[in-house]
Amino acid sequence: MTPSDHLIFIGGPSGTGKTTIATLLAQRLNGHYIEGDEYHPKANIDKMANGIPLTDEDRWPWLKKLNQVAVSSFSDMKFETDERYIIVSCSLLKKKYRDFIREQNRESPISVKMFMLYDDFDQIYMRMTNRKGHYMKAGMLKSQFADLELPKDDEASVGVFKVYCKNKDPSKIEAEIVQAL
Ligand SMILES: Nc1ncnc2c1ncn2[C@@H]1O[C@H](COP(=O)(O)OP(=O)(O)O)[C@@H](O)[C@H]1O
Ligand SMILES: O=C(O)[C@H](O)[C@@H](O)[C@H](O)[C@H](O)COP(=O)(O)O
Repeated sequence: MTPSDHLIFIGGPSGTGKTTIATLLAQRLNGHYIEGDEYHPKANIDKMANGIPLTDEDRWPWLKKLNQVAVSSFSDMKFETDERYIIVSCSLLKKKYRDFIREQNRESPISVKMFMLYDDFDQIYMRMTNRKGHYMKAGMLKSQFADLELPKDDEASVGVFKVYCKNKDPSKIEAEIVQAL
């Protein structure tokens, strides 16, 4: 049976466009968008706002909670279509975090796919410098790139893809992802 519940994660370092692309996708697919940053505990937000990168220990409980929220959204939310989409923005910088999310959903009928956005450091740095009022300042980008493990071909075979965003409008990136669903 083809799954009709789809959980799509939009990953990547801060500033790559996760929120922008995930919002567009949710509109396009008549789905619901979950902003992963909203589920960071205050301690994590405080760390990042103070320029301190998160560790694995900071991220594990957040990832677990976020996946639980995403999965329960299929029951908690109303959908207008038979094909039901939840789109989550979540950094998922390391392969082990993506493996963890897949493992959490291994026994489930929900289809899980992940799209890792990436771009050149300088491009993202400039965007983050221009983005006002966000706790995550551009100075943190180095640590985000240090943690970043882009998916290789072995992850594509399990539904994890990378999407190069350089010089592409958000609508183009969104269209590429829809094509790959
Ligand atoms: N493809 C793009 N081209 C140009 N600007 C973009 C693109 N994607 C996002 N932006 C802009 O870059 C900034 C960071 O995007 P955002 O979606 O908040 O990224 P993230 O959620 O990954 O931190 C925002 O000001 C957004 O409008
Ligand atoms: O795992 C992490 O280190 C964080 O999740 C980080 O990658 C995330 O990007 C921040 O929460 C900032 O939020 P934005 O992605 O919206 O800039």
